[in-house]
Amino acid sequence: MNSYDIAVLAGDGIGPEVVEATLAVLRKVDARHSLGLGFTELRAGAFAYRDTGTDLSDEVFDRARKADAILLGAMGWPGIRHADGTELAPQITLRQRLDLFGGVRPIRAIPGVPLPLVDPRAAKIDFVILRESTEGLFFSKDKGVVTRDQAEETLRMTRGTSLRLARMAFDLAGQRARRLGRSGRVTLVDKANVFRAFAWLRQIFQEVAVDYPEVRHDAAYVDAMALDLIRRPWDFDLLPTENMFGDILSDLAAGLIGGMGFAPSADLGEGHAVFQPSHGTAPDIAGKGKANPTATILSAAMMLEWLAMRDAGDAMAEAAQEIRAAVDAAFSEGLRTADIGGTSGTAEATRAVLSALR
Ligand SMILES: NC(=O)C1=CN([C@@H]2O[C@H](COP(=O)(O)OP(=O)(O)OC[C@H]3O[C@@H](n4cnc5c(N)ncnc54)[C@H](O)[C@@H]3O)[C@@H](O)[C@H]2O)C=CC1
Ligand SMILES: CC(C)CC(=O)C(=O)O
Ligand SMILES: [Mg+2]
Repeated sequence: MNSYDIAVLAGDGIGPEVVEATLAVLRKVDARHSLGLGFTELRAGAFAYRDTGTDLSDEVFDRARKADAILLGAMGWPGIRHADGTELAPQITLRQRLDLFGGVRPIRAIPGVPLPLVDPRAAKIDFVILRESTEGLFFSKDKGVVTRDQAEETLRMTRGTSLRLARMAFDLAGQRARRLGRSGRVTLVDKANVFRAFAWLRQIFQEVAVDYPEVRHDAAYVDAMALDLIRRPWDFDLLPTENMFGDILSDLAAGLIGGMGFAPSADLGEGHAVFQPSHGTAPDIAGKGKANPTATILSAAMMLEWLAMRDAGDAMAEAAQEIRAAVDAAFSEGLRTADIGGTSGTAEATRAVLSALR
């Protein structure tokens, strides 16, 4: 009998391609460790909207909400838009309705993957962007006021969510410090030189920092951070930030480790969680069998780790670690996907990870 109910929303474009690859990896570790994973595939996304008139039906939302975890591919399609010009984005609806405030986006250089920075310290890149994922400027989604002469959107932060974000940042930094055997550091990324909201957010982080004397704490302006993430990304550890800043910086950061195909993510709330790559539906390569499934496979490893923490499950934690080790081994042993100049497509990359699962 399956004891873990995983809702699978493959979505649009390369979403179903990278999800298929990831399910093969999950099935293999499940068979080995008897994890009891059961998968229910649900339809949502831009093409669901085109065909049915809704991108995330109530039925699909309710089913996904009841699952232990949600594995998502990617959603959206530039040619399918609302009348106001914006795109369908049911993943944002999921984050907001399930209160998934903590967007954990790890950026780690995988051994063997060629990196764009020539400095040898780039091989040590290992930091986490913690993107607040329900508020900030994205609070304004579908609420902006646009007239012929003026357009206005609103950035909103609440004390409750900001406190939860700060605590998550310090907790994650503490966990990473213990795992990596070094001291933890939280650097809030903001724009507190200009906006009162960010100056207020700095105060909230200061308040929370008092409870974590073992974690170093500082703050940086987002524009300077964009520069420093190129100049010295190996210096950073845990970077909590506002929703829109996190969205932008996480793509920049993915570029440091080989591209979007290497950047996993987890959107965490209290009791619910969505695991998905940081990338989109990649219309330029969709349907060509070229998508790199690594980001989704690593997101699935995050899912197992989250379930392991929730239920103190050793086998689940071991399986997560095995998936990460298999990805590292596959690239160390020569796997080169098309996005890093190689010839391996999705199927070959999946085979390489499956055969490296030891
Ligand atoms: N979480 C989600 O579901 C997201 C959805 N989107 C949606 O996706 C669509 C395309 O957006 P873009 O701005 O083009 O961003 P994108 O992330 O889909 O693609 C950006 C670039 O990265 C490449 N890329 C992305 N994933 C890759 C992978 N796994 N393997 C190899 N190369 C990969 C693409 O080929 C493209 O060159 C839009 O409709 C957008 O709204 C965009 C970002 C996130
Ligand atoms: C629809 C977008 C906000 C999705 C995205 O860019 C992301 O999740 O990073
Ligand atoms: Mg994004």
